[in-house]
Amino acid sequence: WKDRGAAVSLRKEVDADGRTVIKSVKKGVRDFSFGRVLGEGSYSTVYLATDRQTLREYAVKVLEKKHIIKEKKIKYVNIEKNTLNRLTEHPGIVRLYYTFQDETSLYYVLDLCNGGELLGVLKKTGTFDVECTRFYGAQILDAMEYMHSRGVIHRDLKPENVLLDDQMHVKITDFGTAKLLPDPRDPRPPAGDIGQNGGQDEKRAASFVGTAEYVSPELLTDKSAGKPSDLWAFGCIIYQLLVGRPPFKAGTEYLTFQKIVNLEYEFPPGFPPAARDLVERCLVLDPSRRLTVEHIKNHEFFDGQPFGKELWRTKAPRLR
Ligand SMILES: NC(=O)c1nn(CC2CCNCC2)c2c1CCc1cnc(N=C3C=CCC=C3)nc1-2
Repeated sequence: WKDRGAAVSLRKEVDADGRTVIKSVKKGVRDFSFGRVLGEGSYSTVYLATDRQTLREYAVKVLEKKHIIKEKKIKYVNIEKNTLNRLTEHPGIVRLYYTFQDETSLYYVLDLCNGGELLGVLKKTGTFDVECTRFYGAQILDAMEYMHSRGVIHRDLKPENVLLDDQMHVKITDFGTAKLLPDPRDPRPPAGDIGQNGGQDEKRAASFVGTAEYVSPELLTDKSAGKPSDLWAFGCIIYQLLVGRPPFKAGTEYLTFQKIVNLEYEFPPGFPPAARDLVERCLVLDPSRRLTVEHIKNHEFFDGQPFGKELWRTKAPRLR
């Protein structure tokens, strides 16, 4: 597990001759003071942490080595690190600054998002109006376009994984279950690439399924996940921002899956027509007939909405 992006800190030490020397050493756990827990995964804990020298705050994700080995999660750890290494410069994606390790754990030093989860903000306001839905939908879409252009499929997009920074702008996180396609910029097959038979084993082996309410029908029926799977989740998120709950939700996971594969959902009265057309064209069972990112950017619902650099300079609309 090669550490990445060495960050060094300068440390004063006294050498054998009693002289004070300044040594540059790789940053480690002692360079941070750890604060509250921001979240816990099945094999990681994310802390608020402050760099003692610069006083900058970060989110530090800590993974316990023996637990990863016991749970046979090494492949997932490498997929997440390779994914974060590919997604280096987009304002809508949580950035990995550098990693380090000690004898017990691996550490990822990541952007801190003080605004918490988009889900938390939605719960406070109940629903978003069209202006807020358009702004947050555009930022999620812009970040997704960048991810897909780097051959990364998130596979678990949902309002809990859409975080907000100090400007209440989007930062997508949690790539622990992402799927890596060959990197368009570097055609060598990714580590753990699919087998010779076009990934048939990969399909059979793919035991991963995202969060029930947002999982795409193709992942449930033939275990295949591609870029359209993230667009299905996008359709669910747009619906949820305007309605206050996701389109497919039942008492058990199994009943939720049944609603998905049978496309069983409806729009409440008053749902905005342009948004309805957009959601209907994302929530299409056949992934090849679903809208693509390009189609959505040109959809009537996003008329007048800038994307790209201008989108990220725009002030977030007041949430009401
Ligand atoms: N899995 C992760 O990589 C991750 N998990 N969290 C916290 C989770 C809490 C549950 N929902 C998903 C996120 C983070 C990160 C990345 C890096 C990261 C950066 N900032 C925050 N900030 C938060 C602030 C308040 C509440 C939750 C998160 N959180 C994270």
